[in-house]
Parts: sequence; structure tokens; C-alpha cells
Amino acid sequence: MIRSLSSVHIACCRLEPCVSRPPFLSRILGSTRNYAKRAISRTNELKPVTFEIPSYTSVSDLSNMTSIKIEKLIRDLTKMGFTNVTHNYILSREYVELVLSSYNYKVEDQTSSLTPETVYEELRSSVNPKNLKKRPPIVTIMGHVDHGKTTILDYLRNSTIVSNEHGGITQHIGAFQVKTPISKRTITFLDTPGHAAFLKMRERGATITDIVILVISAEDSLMPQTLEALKHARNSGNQMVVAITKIDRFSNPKQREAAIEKVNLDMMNHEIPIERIGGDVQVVPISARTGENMELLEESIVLLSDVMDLKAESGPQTTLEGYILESEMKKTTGNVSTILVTKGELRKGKVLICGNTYCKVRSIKNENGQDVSKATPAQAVEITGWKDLPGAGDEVIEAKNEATAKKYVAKRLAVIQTARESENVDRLNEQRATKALSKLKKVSESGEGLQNSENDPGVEENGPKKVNFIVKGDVSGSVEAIVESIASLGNEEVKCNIVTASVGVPNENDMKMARITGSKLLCFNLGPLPHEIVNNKDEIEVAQFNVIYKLIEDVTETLTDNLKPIYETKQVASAEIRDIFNFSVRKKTIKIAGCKVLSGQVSRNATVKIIRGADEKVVYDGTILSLKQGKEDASLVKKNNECGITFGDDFESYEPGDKIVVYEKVKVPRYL
Ligand SMILES: Nc1nc2c(ncn2[C@@H]2O[C@H](COP(=O)(O)OP(=O)(O)OP(=O)(O)O)[C@@H](O)[C@H]2O)c(=O)[nH]1
Repeated sequence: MIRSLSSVHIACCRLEPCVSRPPFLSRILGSTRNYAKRAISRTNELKPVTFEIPSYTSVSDLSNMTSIKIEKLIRDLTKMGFTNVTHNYILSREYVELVLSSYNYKVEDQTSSLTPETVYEELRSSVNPKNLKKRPPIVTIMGHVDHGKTTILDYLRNSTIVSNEHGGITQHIGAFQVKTPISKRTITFLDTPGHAAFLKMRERGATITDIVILVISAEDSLMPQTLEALKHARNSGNQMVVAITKIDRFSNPKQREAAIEKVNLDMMNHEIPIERIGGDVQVVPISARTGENMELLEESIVLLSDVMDLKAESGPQTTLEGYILESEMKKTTGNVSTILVTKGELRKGKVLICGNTYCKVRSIKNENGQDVSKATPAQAVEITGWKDLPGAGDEVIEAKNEATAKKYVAKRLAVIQTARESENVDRLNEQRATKALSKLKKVSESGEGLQNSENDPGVEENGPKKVNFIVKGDVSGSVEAIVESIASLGNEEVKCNIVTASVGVPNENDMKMARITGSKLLCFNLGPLPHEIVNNKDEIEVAQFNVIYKLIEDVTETLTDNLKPIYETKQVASAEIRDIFNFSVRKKTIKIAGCKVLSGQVSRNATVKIIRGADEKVVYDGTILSLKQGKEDASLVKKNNECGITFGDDFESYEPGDKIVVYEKVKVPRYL
């Protein structure tokens, strides 16, 4: 696509959802757009772009590519809204394209609007209303701890989960279907946990459900987690049925009625639109222990689902969609997950994608552990065949075949890496800006001149020095293991900073990123690397490993090398000034200290201190300028010999009796 004025605008709008940006960057995009628009409207003659636009470009590289003077470029970028721009400020391709547009370049659209969430969108099949069929409602039971969620599910499944469960707390999201006793209709129940620690999982449960059964104990009425569940149900737009539980605890009918009335009043106080006040929320008092009114509860759900007119496309031709409810690695079967089908028909041999992994479905089991040939919308089944474990709550979509799945997973990984790189670049620009500002502040306070300090991208003014690494590995498992092992290495002075971590042989982008950020490339299990990577012209350090602990050792060593050196002084010789001689050289009188070496060997250019008196006051700290034995220049004078010494910095204020201590600075080994 060739950009014109309107297409620039479209592209800009498209850019924003791509990666999450700090607000200041969004502001920049806004003003860059306007600037680009103004520039383009000035003339219609567009220049061709004769160079490749890399993913990331420094301002000085852009200046070289375009022959626009760097000062002008910095000035114009600042006008556009970029702040603290310097020659090494990094621009992502999308910004470079916008900047080029503002200089009347004809920019081919190279940027991508894909996000990790939208990569698989094009795999979806469009809805065909003819294929829509009625489907069972998906129901979640929510409520306060111990109000009876598991007992209801237990009753419905007619199993003994309550008595088997450790501590009586449901620890996972399971799912099962029941046939209602009267209308013989199917309902899918998601078994969501009731403990506060599993709030996160419960949120997931709520988003894929149609109906929430809000469980309220007749003994306790509304409790904190009841209100929380209510909030979630409202936020996710679920329909609701209230089950007032444990009514069998009240043998006295009057007390029972009073308890139910209290729950009703409390619900009205919390603005729950129950039927009694003209709302649509049905309230069913039940006992899951005796089974009283349980049929009524089930039929209330069926009634509500009919009103909701729940439908989904099914059939083998429809692209399958669904959600992962839970996922685990089993010793016997490998990676196993429970999938809730929301569209299409799940069958053995189908290929599914989820997150960064995919699956060729090897087996399908229902909630009773029986093999089944297929699963249809609103049915949850356990499947095997995943390459890696998919994440609970993640969306699943069908791919035509394994090759398509691999292609799309690779595409997603690339999008994630680009987003990460972009975030890192933003962070780096910000770090540099902060550093430059604090440097400026210090300079203005001290009145000294500003020195260039921009060759040290990893250093921060405050906090530990960040040493940058880019991790490349053979498979995602090893990359994750490496990141986990090295991410926390360092101490309060120096810290490991992983700029990016991804699978595969380093590519042009990685090298560019390493150059910009001064990173060392850590390659794991990648086999022999191409010559142009190992002997790259930018002198990027590329280290290769096939044993993780060697890699960890190397990172530790690199971090150690970055610790500030500490030196110890070590005395190597001593001498005493015995006499002072004056010599005239070209009408100038110079002093020579006549000394005797007391210990060690005194050498020319040695570092010395001159110490005076009993309190050992240091009167000079510098170097020996000349060393003579007799009239001859000497490079070394040994113990018990006499010699003549002059000192650096024209120091001549010594006195007979002063001690000369010859010393060396020895680097102290440092460890993390
Ligand atoms: N009498 C009576 N006891 C009930 C009823 N429902 C639940 N209980 C009891 O109340 C206790 C808690 O019930 P659970 O079903 O585990 O409650 P929960 O809400 O699933 O609890 P968490 O999983 O911890 O959130 C158990 O001892 C149940 O036997 C009921 O209708 N009548």
C-alpha cells in the first residue's frame, strides 16, 4: 500500500492497539500525525524510499539514510512531540515511517497491526445463521466460602466430591453436564472454586458462562464474597439465578421463612433485581443436602436459558472455537487439558491452536473418563496431544492442519517479540532521557562542562548497573528455563537485564537490538551459527552453550566483570631523603632529592607517597619523574643504594628526613 494523506491517518489509527504504550508516546503519535499531515499537504510530490527501513533505527542512522542533517532531524522530531531526542534516540519502524511521511517520502506500509490477541482472528469462520443451533446453557456457581457450592454440584453429579475433597475446598475448574429431571434438557456446569485465593480463576469462569447461580446460605445471608461474586456476574453481563441454600437447617417453618425473608431483604438492599420487586432474577430456596427444590432450581435455569435463546454454530465444517478450562501434565498421557467447546465440533485428529502451542487431538474423554468421538458446543471434554501445556482460560481455535498451526504460532511469537522489543526500546529511550537530564542537572549545579556519556546504555543514575543480554534458544522450554535461571542474577551494584528472549537462530532484528542496547547474545543449543553472526561487524559478543550451568557461569562472569574495580595499595619499596641538591639547567635551578633505598627496589615512573614526621603526614602523592644513580639515569635502584630523585608535578617541597613509600595499586578480585 502506498501512503497518501488519508492512508497515513488510517495507519496511525491502526498503530495504537498494536503495543501498549506509555501516554507520552500516544501523545507523540498524535502530534506526529498532525505534523505528517501538514507536511504532506504542502506538496504532492513524494520521494521514493530507496533504503530498507529496519525495525529500529537510531536518529543518527536515520540521518545517514536520508541525508537529513542530524541537527535538523532532532529539531523536527522535537517539534513533532518526541522529547529528549539525541543522536542515539531509537525510533521503531512505525515512527520512522511517519517521520519519513512528514519529509514527503512515499512510504510503503510495512508495519503490522497484529497483536498476540488478534493473530489467530483470520482463522475464524464467519457466522452462518443457517448453522446456528440451540445449545445448552453454561452455568457457574458462585458465592461465599462454605455456602454450599460444592454440595449443589455434588448433588447434581450425584457424586461424593465434598467428602473426598481435601479440606472441602474445590481446587480446580472442572465441568460436567446434567440432564434435568423434568424437562430432560442438558445444562453444563463449570465447577468454579469458592476460596478467595482462587479469585483469578473464578473471574475466568465467569467470562465463559451464560448464567451464574449465586449461592447464599440462609444461615449467613450476604457475605463479602457473595458481594464480590455479584460484582463479577454484573461486570461480565451474566444472567443470574439465586439459590438460598441450607434451608433444611431450619426445622421450624417460621424461622425458615424469616431466614429466607432476611436474605431477600438483603438482596433488595444490594439492588439485586429479584422477581419479587419486578426484576428478572429468580430466587429458589433449596437444600442440597435433602434435595428439596433442586429440581426447581434446574428448571429455573432451563427457563432462563430459553429466554436467552442460546445458540451456537456446530457441525464438522464450522471452525472449532473454545476455551481451556484447566491444563496439566500427566505422567501417563502427557499434556492434558479440559476444553469447553463454544463453536464447531471437536473430533480426534483436528488441529487446535492455543496461545503459543498447538495440538493434534489424540484422544477425547468426557467428564466420567469415557472415550467419546466428538464434543459439541457447551460441552467440556479432556483432550490430549498438546505440544506444550496451554494456559487455563486461554482461547482455542482450529487450524486446517499442523503446518498452518505451526505457521500461526510462529507468527504470534514474532508479534510478541516485536512488542517486547518495542517496550524495551521505549524503556531505553526513557532511561537515556532520565540519565541525560540528571547529568544536565549535575552539570548546571557544578558549573562543569558536559561530557559525552551516551556510550553506556545499560547504566542508570540510580540503582544497579544493568548489563544487557539477549537470549536465543532451541525451544521455548529452554528459553524459559534460561530466563528463569539468569533473570535474578546480580547484586545491588550490577543486575542481569534480559532485553529479549526467543526461540531460533539470531536474526537481523536480534543483532540490531543487541547493537542498540549493547547486549551480549546468549545462544543455547542452536548448533553451529552462521559466520556473519559469530563474526559480526558490530563486534557484538555472541556466546554459545549447550549446558545451562555453563551459560549461568558465563552470565555471572560477565556481571562480575561489570562490577566497579576496587584497588588496594601495596607497598613495594621505601627510601629516605637524606640530602637536597640544587642544579642549574638552562638558567633554571632544579632540586634533586638525594635518597637511600631502605627496602625493595625503586623504579622510574613508580607511584610514590612522601611522608613527613611522626604523624606520617602525606605531603606528596604522585610519581617519580627521574631516577639517577651517580650521574647516570637508572631504571631501577636496589636496597641500600643511593640515588637522586625528581618528582612529577614539579614537586620540590620535600625535606631531608622525609620518607618515600613506593606503592602499587592492586586490583582486588570481586565476586557477586
Ligand atoms: N444442612 C445443609 N448443609 C449443607 C448444605 N449445603 C452445604 N452444606 C454443608 O455446608 C458445608 C460447606 O459446603 P460446601 O458445598 O463445601 O461449600 P462451598 O461453598 O463449596 O465451599 P468452598 O468450596 O470452601 O467455597 C458442608 O459441610 C456441607 O455439607 C445444605 O443445603 N444443607
